[in-house]
Amino acid sequence: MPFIPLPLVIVAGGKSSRMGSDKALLPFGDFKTLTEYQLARLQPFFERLHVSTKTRDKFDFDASFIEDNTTYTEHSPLVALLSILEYVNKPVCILSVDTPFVTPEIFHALANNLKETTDAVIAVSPSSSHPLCAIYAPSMIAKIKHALQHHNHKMHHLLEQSKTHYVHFKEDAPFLNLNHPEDYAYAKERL
Ligand SMILES: Nc1nc2c(ncn2[C@@H]2O[C@H](COP(=O)(O)OP(=O)(O)OP(=O)(O)O)[C@@H](O)[C@H]2O)c(=O)[nH]1
Repeated sequence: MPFIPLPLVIVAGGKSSRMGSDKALLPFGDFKTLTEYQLARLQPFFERLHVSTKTRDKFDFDASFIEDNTTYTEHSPLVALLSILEYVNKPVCILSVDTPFVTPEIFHALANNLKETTDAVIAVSPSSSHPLCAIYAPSMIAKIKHALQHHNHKMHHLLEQSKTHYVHFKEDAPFLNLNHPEDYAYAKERL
């Protein structure tokens, strides 16, 4: 199994409006929460793990939490990304909490495509791109601030305007994203 010499941040501060209850806190596998499941399975493969959230209060376990910059009150992965990059200030792996089948090998392939001049390395599978299965460099900070100041929360728009490298994977299955209750039920069966 590969070791990726970068930090990984599990992004877990969303509204979960489609799921109807906070995805980050759903039980998964042998774990009380999906967040703890992700931390436990991925911890051996990265330099350091963190959890990105609006506030740490919702979690009743210890971890390294990166709270969102309070200048921006809206729910948006861009707010999470800005707060993360300001905190770690080095290239960082990013994974949405609701993708329990993304493997360390996927991040290893992303890391192999990270160059000094790259702003972002993004995973792409046959059906879509995955901006929250990615590596971002601190060079994105100014671009994200500019986008937020203009109330533009579209990650795809930001990536088009950056030095983005896309890494193509053959299958969609590892990127399954738990947005709705039926996705959660399916993921528990697949586990
Ligand atoms: N820290 C942080 N994470 C966020 C924020 N908004 C979304 N996320 C995370 O970003 C990832 C993708 O979010 P979405 O699936 O688009 O949104 P969601 O809020 O989780 O779900 P919906 O409300 O159903 O769209 C999830 O892992 C969320 O936890 C935010 O403002 N702060």
